[in-house]
Amino acid sequence: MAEMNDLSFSVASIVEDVLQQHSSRSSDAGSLLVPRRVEESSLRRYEAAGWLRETIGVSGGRDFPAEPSEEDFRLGLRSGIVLCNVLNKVNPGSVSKVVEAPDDVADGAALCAFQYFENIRNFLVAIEEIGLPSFEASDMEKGGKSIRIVNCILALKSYSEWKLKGGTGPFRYGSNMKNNFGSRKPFLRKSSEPFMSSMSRTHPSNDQPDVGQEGDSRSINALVRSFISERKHEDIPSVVESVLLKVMEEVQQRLSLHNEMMKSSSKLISEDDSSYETVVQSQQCDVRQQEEAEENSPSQVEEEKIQRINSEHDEEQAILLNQQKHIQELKQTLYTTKTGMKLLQKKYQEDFLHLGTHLNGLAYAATGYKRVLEENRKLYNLVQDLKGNIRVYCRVRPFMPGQPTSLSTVENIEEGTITIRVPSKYGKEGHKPFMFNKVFGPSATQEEVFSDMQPLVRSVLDGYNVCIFAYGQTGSGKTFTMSGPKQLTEESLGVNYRALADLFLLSDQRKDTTSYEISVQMLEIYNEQVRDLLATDGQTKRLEIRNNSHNGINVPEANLVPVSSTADVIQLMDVGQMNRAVSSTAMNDRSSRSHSCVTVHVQGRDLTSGAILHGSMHLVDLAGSERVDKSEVTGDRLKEAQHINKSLSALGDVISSLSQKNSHVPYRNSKLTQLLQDSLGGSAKTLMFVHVSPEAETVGESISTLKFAERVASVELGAARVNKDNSEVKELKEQIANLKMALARKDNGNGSEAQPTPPPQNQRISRRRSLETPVFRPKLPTMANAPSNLKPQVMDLSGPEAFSDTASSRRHSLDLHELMKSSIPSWSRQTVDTKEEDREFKSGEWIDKHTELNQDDNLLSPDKFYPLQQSLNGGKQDFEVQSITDNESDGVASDCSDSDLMWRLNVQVNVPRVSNKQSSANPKPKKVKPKTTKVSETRSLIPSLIPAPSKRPPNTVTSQPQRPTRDGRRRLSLGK
Ligand SMILES: Nc1ncnc2c1ncn2[C@@H]1O[C@H](COP(=O)(O)OP(=O)(O)OP(=O)(O)O)[C@@H](O)[C@H]1O
Repeated sequence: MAEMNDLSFSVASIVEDVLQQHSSRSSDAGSLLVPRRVEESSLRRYEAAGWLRETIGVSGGRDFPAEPSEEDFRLGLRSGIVLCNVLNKVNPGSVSKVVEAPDDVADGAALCAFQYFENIRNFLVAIEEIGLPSFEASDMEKGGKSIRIVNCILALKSYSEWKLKGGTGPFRYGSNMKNNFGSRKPFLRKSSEPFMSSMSRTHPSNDQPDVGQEGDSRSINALVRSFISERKHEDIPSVVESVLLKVMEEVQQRLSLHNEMMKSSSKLISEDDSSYETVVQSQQCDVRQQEEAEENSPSQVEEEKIQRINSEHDEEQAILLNQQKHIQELKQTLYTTKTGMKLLQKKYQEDFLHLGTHLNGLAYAATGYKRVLEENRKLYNLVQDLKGNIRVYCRVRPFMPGQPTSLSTVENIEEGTITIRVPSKYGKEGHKPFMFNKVFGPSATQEEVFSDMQPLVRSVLDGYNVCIFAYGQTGSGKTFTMSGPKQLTEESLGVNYRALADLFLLSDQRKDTTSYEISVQMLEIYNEQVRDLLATDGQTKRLEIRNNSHNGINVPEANLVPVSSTADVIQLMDVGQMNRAVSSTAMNDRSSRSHSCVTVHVQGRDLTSGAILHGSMHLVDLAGSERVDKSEVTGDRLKEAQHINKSLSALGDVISSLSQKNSHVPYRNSKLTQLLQDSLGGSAKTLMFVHVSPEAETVGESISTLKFAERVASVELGAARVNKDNSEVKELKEQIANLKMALARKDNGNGSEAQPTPPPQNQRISRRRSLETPVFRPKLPTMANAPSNLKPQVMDLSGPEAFSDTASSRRHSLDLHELMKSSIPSWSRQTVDTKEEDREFKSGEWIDKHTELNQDDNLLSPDKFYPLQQSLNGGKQDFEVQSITDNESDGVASDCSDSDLMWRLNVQVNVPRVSNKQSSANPKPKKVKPKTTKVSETRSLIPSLIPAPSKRPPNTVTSQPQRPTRDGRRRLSLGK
């Protein structure tokens, strides 16, 4: 674009020059304009030179002429030094470097190309930058061209003046210009490559004519048109020709100039090339690198990216592989574990199965063991039944609520064994174990107690006679066991209620096969008088006991009340309890001084065979067995105590007698034994409940009680039998009747004839006779028929048939019997004449055995045998108590010798006194005068069961040897 301007500008200047020449030539023809223009031009030149001289003074070592010719003016400015200096003066720094001319250069000589171009060019560039009218550098080289140089200098002058006047901002030069050239676009600063500029000027681009060129063309057109319009037609071709020639010259000049400049510039370029090239090369290198970087960067980034991605991918792949490997391993482990688990499961299953089988086996074994145990128990019971032993259960009462819990006398309770802590005051301190069929501790419940005796109770329904009696000192819990506490609850119901309830239950279960009728009697024996506790008329009628009743009802006059539910029983018991004689004692407010007996009669009829069986059960709550201090009780109480002792003594006698297999058992010694007759023998099952208090102060009584109970436990009564009247019995009965009739006939016919030997058949019958029992067929009333609130119906159940002696039907255990016999002292084995006994029993007379004992040769003084009593009395103890040795303590009671036991337990021997004079119709107790000192106390019955000592105890005062009692007295003892 700059080159285009330069070219157009040159063309314009040429045209202008040519036109000026033509003008001047044409003016030569007589025009007045030429001298005025020349003059004007000179004035301007002078002005310019004057301003230059004024501004710089000296230029290049010589004074610049004040009024120079055009040639001088041109030559003076040709080096460009004056111009550059002037410009730097006006506008300091506009030309940074002014090349000074050598001194030897002559005026008009050609300057070196470098100087020529450098100063002029820099000047022109600076002028153009300021915006002043410029000129061509070539104007300096030829004449007639100074007008533009002058214009430029005067413009610079104006600019200087404007600046001096403080002008700021862009300078506007126009008003000083006399033609339109001043409106040309300013020169561009020449670069240091003049060659390139020249070349570009020679090859202007026609494609993109710029605004400047158009402007120049318009100026030229206007100039040419104004010039032509002033000329004649014939002058125009010459003008055109001269213009063209001038243009041709100009072109040739410039070409040669360009060539020169090219040559000189090539040198400069080659000089600067090293650094330049290096820079260029480095730049090129940089550019290349940059290009390469640019070219390469995407790929590198991509590559990097790819590499990164690849590496990441590789890593991921590695991780993936690793994980896959892990997964594989885990799978493998899982598989192994699963397999292991399966194996284990299988193994466990097998084990479980094995275990199950084993457990089953064990369970079976356990069941078997349990069964065996049960069987053993049953067998044991069966053996007991067969042996006919009395079963003895022991129960320990707990300490009463509110009672100071001292050390219990019961040291230990194990299955069947109770160990009593024996304090020193009863001899040598130690432990004494006692063995029973069962021992219940203080925590035993009523239910537990009953469950153990349930089979016994149930056997009533099978036709057995059962006797359960509670024995123990006052307050030891007899009534609690048999009836329950005062305030009854379902749990605290005693044996009486539970037994009946169980019978109801069982009878109901068996109702399809057997029809049962259950009825109850409730009796009391108080002061040896039998009273009906179910009597509602308030009368205390003395009732008779008849043991000849074939139906098992021994007190036919007493109310027999049928019961069918527990409610009935409770109602009955309430009435019975109310009627029971209860009086308070020092030991127990509610202590009963009488024996109470609930008798349950059961009749069962087999619905298929029609066989009838009957059973009875006596549930006896005995009166307290403790020794009674005479000083404490007197009068009625003493009498009560004596009666109680008598009846308990008689009970001991019966048991003792039964144990000795005596042909005669003194049932009739007391109302109690009389009442229980059919339940205390070979045909019955007997259970004695011995009760023990835990208090230390009662240990003496407890030991006595337990001794007694242990001795009872060893008694063998014989096997129990069922009271069943079956067809065989009937047949036998008929045979007996026939035989009797036959005998009678024979007796009538041949009275002196000797009694024939009974045929074998008879022998069989007589043996079987023992099995024969009277059939009990009570016509049981219903509760609806009972009088008053209870409505018990009194029935006369006395039968005509004589009661067969159960004693005769006892099964004798010969071995044991013999064994016992051998161990019993000869005197104790002596029995009282049966007839005498019977007479005595029939009369119902009783003798205070204790009193009798004291009459008996002073053998056993009470003072000797009741150390406790002695201490209670504060009496002097004139005997030595044989203490319980360790050896004795260790052994069971049954192993103790009779003498030891007797000695230790202060044995008394009860001797019934036989009196032939007594009649049963009017029994009167015959008082016997004691031979010895007055007895100060009544005593426990326990000694009555203990055999007499085989030898005299040490330190006894008795000098006479022990012998069988005289005068019909006998000493009963439980033989070993
Ligand atoms: N096993 C027991 N558990 C809880 N309390 C009992 C137990 N045995 C007895 N008792 C209580 O002890 C007290 C005396 O008992 P119980 O009246 O039965 O004695 P007992 O031997 O019948 O006396 P008695 O000879 O004077 O009739 C009562 O208050 C009773 O409730």
